[in-house]
Amino acid sequence: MDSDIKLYKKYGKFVRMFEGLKPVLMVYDAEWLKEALVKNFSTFTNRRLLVVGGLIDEGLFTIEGDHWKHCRKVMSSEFSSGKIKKMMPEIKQCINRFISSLQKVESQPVEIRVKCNALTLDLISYTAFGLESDAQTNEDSLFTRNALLFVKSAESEQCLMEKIRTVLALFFLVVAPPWLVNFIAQYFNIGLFDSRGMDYFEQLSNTIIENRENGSTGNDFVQMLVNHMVEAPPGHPDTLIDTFGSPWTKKGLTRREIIANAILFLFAGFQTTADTLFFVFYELAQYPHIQEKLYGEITETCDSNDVTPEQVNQLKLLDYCINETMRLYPQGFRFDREANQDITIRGIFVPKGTAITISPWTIQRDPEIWENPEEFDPYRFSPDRFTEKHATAFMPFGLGGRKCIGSRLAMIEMKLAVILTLKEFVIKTCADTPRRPITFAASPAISPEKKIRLAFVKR
Ligand code: HEM
Repeated sequence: MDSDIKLYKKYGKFVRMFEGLKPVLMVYDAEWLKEALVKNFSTFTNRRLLVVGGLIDEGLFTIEGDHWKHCRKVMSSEFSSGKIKKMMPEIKQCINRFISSLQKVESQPVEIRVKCNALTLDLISYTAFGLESDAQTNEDSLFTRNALLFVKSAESEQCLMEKIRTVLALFFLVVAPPWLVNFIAQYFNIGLFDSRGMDYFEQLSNTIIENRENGSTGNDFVQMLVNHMVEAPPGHPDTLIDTFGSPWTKKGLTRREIIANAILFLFAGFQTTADTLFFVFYELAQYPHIQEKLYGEITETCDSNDVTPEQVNQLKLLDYCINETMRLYPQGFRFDREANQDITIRGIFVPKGTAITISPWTIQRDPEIWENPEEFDPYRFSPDRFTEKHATAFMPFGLGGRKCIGSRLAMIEMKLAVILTLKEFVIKTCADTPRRPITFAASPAISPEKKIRLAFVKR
């Protein structure tokens, strides 16, 4: 993250480089990025090839072109506000379990990242798989163990063999042509994730789909995708192109695609939401006057515990606090696109095959755009201060047609979690809570170097 800032300071807004054989253009100019990724979306539809390994490679994050367009269209309808509203009772149940678990350790130092992890696992288990999990009551449950195995491997806490595989995967990703990367990854079963975690979730999804085919129903994403399930023509792979290279017409998603995306939702929605939420709690503990203002807004608008979506939408300061947290700690701190043809944008030539790398971490802390960028100042999002320039440079969920499909779900989950928690507790720092600015561990996620403990004191 800091290396991105250093590059920007040293070379300016456009930095050309090679990563192995791959030409890369690092762009720190938000206006340029908007023109490229939003206006010229058809040139920048795909991400740079990513070999995650296993079925998850067939999920929305990795697939390309028309195949991606088709799947995104089918899935987008399932992430609408209306559909998410229907999940609110289950979401509240998970958050109530979170509150109960905090009540048990009331006023004592709590390692808040661990609690938020358990909460979002519970949430994903309900919203994606329709399963009542024991993630918050049993840190050693099968679901939790496999989910942690799965995401921790991406955070590099792996066994030696897996570390070697990861290094190999990264090496091939950087130096080899795409067809070779795919071949090697499949042949040697190389991936960035622990395959045991992946296998567990593949089996779990399969069982859930079978149950749903046999008549049980649920109010979760697997069910919604099962409602769109189609058969692939026999012998044909699960893309829009058949084995002879001709397109076949399909309306929905195949079983493999449903499973790949259910697993992807777990990976894409778990740590991102948990870590944003824990940083919200951390910042509110550091700024008690903002926390009290927010508490005032919440009690004025939401008088009972049965908070409605309409009430949530009225909470402006809550919106500002979450946005400000995502500005400072964007969980997608780097993302990319690949140009599928030569293009010139605002005088910058981008040859076909170039990977455009974007660093929200740097752009959202750029002092040319944000006043006192390191400060937690939620009011910078109020309409009198938040201008077009800021809107263009604020990209915590990405940019253009390929931005995060789960942003609405994540926002409602985080908002409800903050509302229900603040109604119950005052969040305080403890003697050993690291002060701002936090230092981060060398990791592909935004992981604080030191454990962050906070105290939740009953109101
Ligand atoms: C605070 C929480 C979250 C953050 C900060 C976040 C951030 C992001 C970012 C930065 C991207 C890349 C966007 C781009 O390339 O322009 C992304 C993509 C994606 N996210 Fe999220 N995300 C969050 C929660 C979720 C949740 C809850 C889900 C699903 C349940 C989800 C599913 C996805 C998927 C499937 C993609 C790939 C979309 C595509 O390629 O069409 N995310 N997310």
